[in-house]
Amino acid sequence: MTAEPRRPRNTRRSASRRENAPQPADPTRDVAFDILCGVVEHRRMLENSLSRSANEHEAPVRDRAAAHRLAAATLRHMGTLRTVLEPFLRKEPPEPVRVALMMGCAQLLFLETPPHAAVGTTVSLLRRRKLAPFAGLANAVLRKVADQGPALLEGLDQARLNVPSWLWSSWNVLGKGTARAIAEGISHEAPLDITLRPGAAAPEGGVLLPNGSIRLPAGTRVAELPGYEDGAFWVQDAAATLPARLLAAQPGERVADLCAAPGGKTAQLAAAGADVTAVEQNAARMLRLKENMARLAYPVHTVQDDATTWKPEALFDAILLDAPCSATGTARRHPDVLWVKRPRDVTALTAGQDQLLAAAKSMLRPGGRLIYAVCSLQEEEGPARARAAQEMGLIPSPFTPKELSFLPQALTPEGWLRTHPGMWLDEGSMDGFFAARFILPA
Ligand SMILES: C[S@@+](CC[C@H](N)C(=O)[O-])C[C@H]1O[C@@H](n2cnc3c(N)ncnc32)[C@H](O)[C@@H]1O
Repeated sequence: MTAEPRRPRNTRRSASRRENAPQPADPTRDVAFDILCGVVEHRRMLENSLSRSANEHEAPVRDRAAAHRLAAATLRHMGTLRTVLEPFLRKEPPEPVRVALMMGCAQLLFLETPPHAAVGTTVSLLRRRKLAPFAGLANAVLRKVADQGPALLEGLDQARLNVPSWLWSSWNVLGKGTARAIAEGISHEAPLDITLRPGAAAPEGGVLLPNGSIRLPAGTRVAELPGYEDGAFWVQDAAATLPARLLAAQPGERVADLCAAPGGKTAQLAAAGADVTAVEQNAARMLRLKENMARLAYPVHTVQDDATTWKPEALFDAILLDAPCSATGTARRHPDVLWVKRPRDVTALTAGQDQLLAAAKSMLRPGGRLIYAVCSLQEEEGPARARAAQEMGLIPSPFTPKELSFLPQALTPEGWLRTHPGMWLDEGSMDGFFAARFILPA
């Protein structure tokens, strides 16, 4: 019996059938992919593209949160992921393909996603996004990554790889070894810190920090905590509580909170019994501040206006100016900051900070006090602005060791506050803040 010759398989046709086959919906990875491409290709902050992408993919709330977590994990390890993938790529792939590979790789190496799921969903994602010609490459590369696993990370200086060079150099200006400590602090998902309303009880599982904040594990859903709806607390990183605390607002004092939304510091000032005016330019953010104050039942005056031009009817006893900045101090919550901001963005922001400082000075009564604060780690936005404030005629009023007895390492020789994510490493770190206090001469 002569064997029938085997019909050659039309491999090209079967591949194209596979490529055209409907791919399973996966809103989590679709949204994560979109927002990561926004960061990598267009330097767009995650939050700025999350809603649009989530609506496009009809992603339920749970998928939005999962997408944000996946994208954030990829960004937190981006330098490592690029380095790990390098030897497996003979040619530079288009950037969106690299993004999909990094997402897949992050799931394999850092998120404990089962290999078949990490590989399969990446291949499927590429097919859904008209990148099917790269599906084979993704399959091969990610399988190799899955096979070799954590061994691929051995010997890598991950801290250094995951921070752009310009930021690394600028953070070392804060002190020898500080850049490495900061990189360590931002390498994990941030816990959830809350500030309790005076007299309110801490939610179960919360840990009391030396500054009085309550710390809950990363991933805690704040709106589901008992007491949230009743205004028992508000969300605020431990470091973010310090500027308002150091203003030491007194009951009945007229205090302005300039650049106030979403209102964490406004709430602190109101809790101290001050007569607070919160000034915020952005309408959507002002709405959030008003909702927060309503939930907390703090009666504050709100002004939606540009603080550089707004004129109050009467001068203030004290002012908190939490100026818009590069926000590099918030990289553990917003790792996109690392890859979106550029040195020139920092330079551009300083002009606005000086305008706000001059405006704040004009709103202060003689003898009144001002705190200038930024959630930036950059010299230009912190110490350099404090020096600019002095040149404007504001008199420094240094913070004292007693005021910062619970965090002595944050007191600089000049009497400024400097926190960074390399502090409280064993407790889960903290955001980076700079603050300086001044008095307007009488
Ligand atoms: C760092 S955030 C403030 C955070 C806030 N202090 C808190 O603790 O919740 C800076 C805020 O300043 C606002 N902003 C920026 N420029 C402003 C201006 N010229 N006048 C008033 N608000 C401004 C931004 O919309 C943003 O909400």
